[in-house]
Amino acid sequence: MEKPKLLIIAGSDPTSGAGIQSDCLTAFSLGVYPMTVTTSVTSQNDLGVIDRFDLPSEVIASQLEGLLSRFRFDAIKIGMIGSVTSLNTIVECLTQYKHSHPFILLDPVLKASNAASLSEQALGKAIRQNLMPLLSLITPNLDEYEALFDIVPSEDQKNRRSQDYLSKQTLPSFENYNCAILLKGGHFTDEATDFLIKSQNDRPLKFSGSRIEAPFSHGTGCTLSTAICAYILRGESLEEAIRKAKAYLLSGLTNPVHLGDNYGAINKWR
Ligand SMILES: Nc1ncnc2c1ncn2[C@@H]1O[C@H](COP(=O)(O)OP(=O)(O)OP(=O)(O)O)[C@@H](O)[C@H]1O
Ligand SMILES: Cc1ncc(CO)c(N)n1
Repeated sequence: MEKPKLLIIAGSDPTSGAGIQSDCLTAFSLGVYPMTVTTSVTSQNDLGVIDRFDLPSEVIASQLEGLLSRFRFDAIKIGMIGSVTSLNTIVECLTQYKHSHPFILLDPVLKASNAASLSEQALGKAIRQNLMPLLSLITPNLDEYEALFDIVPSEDQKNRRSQDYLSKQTLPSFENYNCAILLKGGHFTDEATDFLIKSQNDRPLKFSGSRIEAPFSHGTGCTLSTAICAYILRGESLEEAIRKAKAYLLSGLTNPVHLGDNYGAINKWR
């Protein structure tokens, strides 16, 4: 049996709602074989993040070198990185082993709803300077987008944060990057519409999504980004992969798995 392989570089979430465990479930349910490199071990439960233990550089490098020296990956998903040191280790290894143009996606974990403690302060700047040149797609949420690209919205835009948020003032300058940006709209106040920004000259492409009353939304970013990689591996174009990944996420949000009194996860069974 042949299956496409996805390399997942991310942190561990013991609840399996986000992080490596959730990424493996997503990949598996979409017919893709996951191989993983753990950057950080976190403790989390239904109340949020308790602790974060970034793995030493040599542990991350050893996992990466073990896989990259023996297997070829057409897509790589990077999630939680944790520290600038870990980021630089990842950049070094990927640069050393980069074969002809794999699709590399970064879902930055800087300002997630419960992720205040999931990254070092300086990580955003290091992503922009050191990792972005290797990426095909970056998928920030609204806060991460503003932090990563030094975007200062007007007071009006800040208050409304609605899907007509994007304007000349809120588009990044693309001088140094070749990668596309998917601005995720989960934190807009109206629709959950996402925008694909490819360059300053192309109009952002809109991926409309009605907001549903989701009782559990932990891990939406991880699920969407891994599903995009899976659909890319299955031969879809970037636009089609995003469309299908959003549909996959929405169906899992609508029918969640109940795991505790007030906690549940996005349904990955199909
Ligand atoms: N209530 C909702 N209804 C429909 N789609 C949603 C909802 N909330 C988030 N989404 C979608 O989920 C995806 C992830 O977006 P979001 O902005 O929540 O990412 P995030 O903040 O990185 O997620 P996480 O909570 O995992 O850190 C986007 O495609 C967004 O449109
Ligand atoms: C390990 C990990 N990665 C990502 C997120 C973001 O949801 C999380 N909570 N935990």
